[in-house]
Amino acid sequence: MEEKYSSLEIVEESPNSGVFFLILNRPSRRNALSREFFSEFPKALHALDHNPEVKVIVLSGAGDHFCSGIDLSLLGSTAASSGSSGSGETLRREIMAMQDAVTALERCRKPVIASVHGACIGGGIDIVTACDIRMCSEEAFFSVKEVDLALAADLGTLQRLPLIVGFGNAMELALTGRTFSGKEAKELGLVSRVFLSKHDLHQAVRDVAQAIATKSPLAVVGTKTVLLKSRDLTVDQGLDYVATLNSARLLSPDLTEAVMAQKQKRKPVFSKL
Ligand SMILES: CC/C=C\C=C\CC(=O)SCCNC(=O)CCNC(=O)[C@H](O)C(C)(C)COP(=O)(O)OP(=O)(O)OC[C@H]1O[C@@H](n2cnc3c(N)ncnc32)[C@H](O)[C@@H]1OP(=O)(O)O
Repeated sequence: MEEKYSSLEIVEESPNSGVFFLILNRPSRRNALSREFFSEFPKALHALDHNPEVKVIVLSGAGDHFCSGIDLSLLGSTAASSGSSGSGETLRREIMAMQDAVTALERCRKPVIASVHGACIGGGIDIVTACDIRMCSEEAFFSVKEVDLALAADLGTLQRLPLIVGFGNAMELALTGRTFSGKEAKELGLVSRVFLSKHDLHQAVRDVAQAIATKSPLAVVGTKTVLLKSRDLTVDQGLDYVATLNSARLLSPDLTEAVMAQKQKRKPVFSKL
């Protein structure tokens, strides 16, 4: 993990834990998403995905907030520069590259847990809805803010949020842009757990990440892949996909190791990816 990023930081939780923090690291701008972010984020996720030491990724924000959305100066300059081309083609390409940066979260085979405190606004919601698990503190607040900037959210929120909170809730949140609390995010199902304090959140996220890191990496990666694939397929197609995947993976030594460890009442030792 040698590469240095200007908008991000990567920190290993503790040596050999398998848990790595990917931190949005621009606290002076409340972790607003800069041009650098959109090129660095997919590279960082690719590097984490391909590092066999990494089992689980925790995505968090430095400072008092998770993410204040797109950098408003980037939004201004993107609109101004692409307006001159006339066809909208340049802007379309830029939007698609930004979408790709967010979708890199799903493309990464390792699970990503979003740990949200403070603000999670606009582009922040695009990001968390592409994560695999979301948790927050009670003081966290969320807004699908794009409508207030005269925009339809275009980096994934309108596609993924309805699958998480239901169509009607997503429609209401996106059309009003209203701010909702960490507690409401839990009631809506946007986050699976909410904690009294940022400290409790961080402890719980660590515990969950460490629990996942003890499992067979092959099984964890397989589970994420199958769930995401199946989300976009019929049940029949999803069953077909998992049958094909497992017919190769059941041959892995991890299965024998898991069964032996259960019998011998010891912790299993799984192979790295
Ligand atoms: C092609 C389109 C693709 C994607 C589009 C995405 C759309 C969106 O993301 S919409 C959402 C846009 N974001 C916002 O509207 C949020 C704006 N920020 C805030 O509401 C607040 O800053 C806050 C996040 C609630 C935090 O409040 P607070 O802790 O009181 O900090 P501030 O004093 O407000 O901010 C400190 C400093 O940061 C600058 N800043 C904050 N957010 C952004 C941002 N999104 N972009 C650029 N800069 C931001 C703020 O201006 C302050 O700067 P100073 O120079 O210190 O004054």
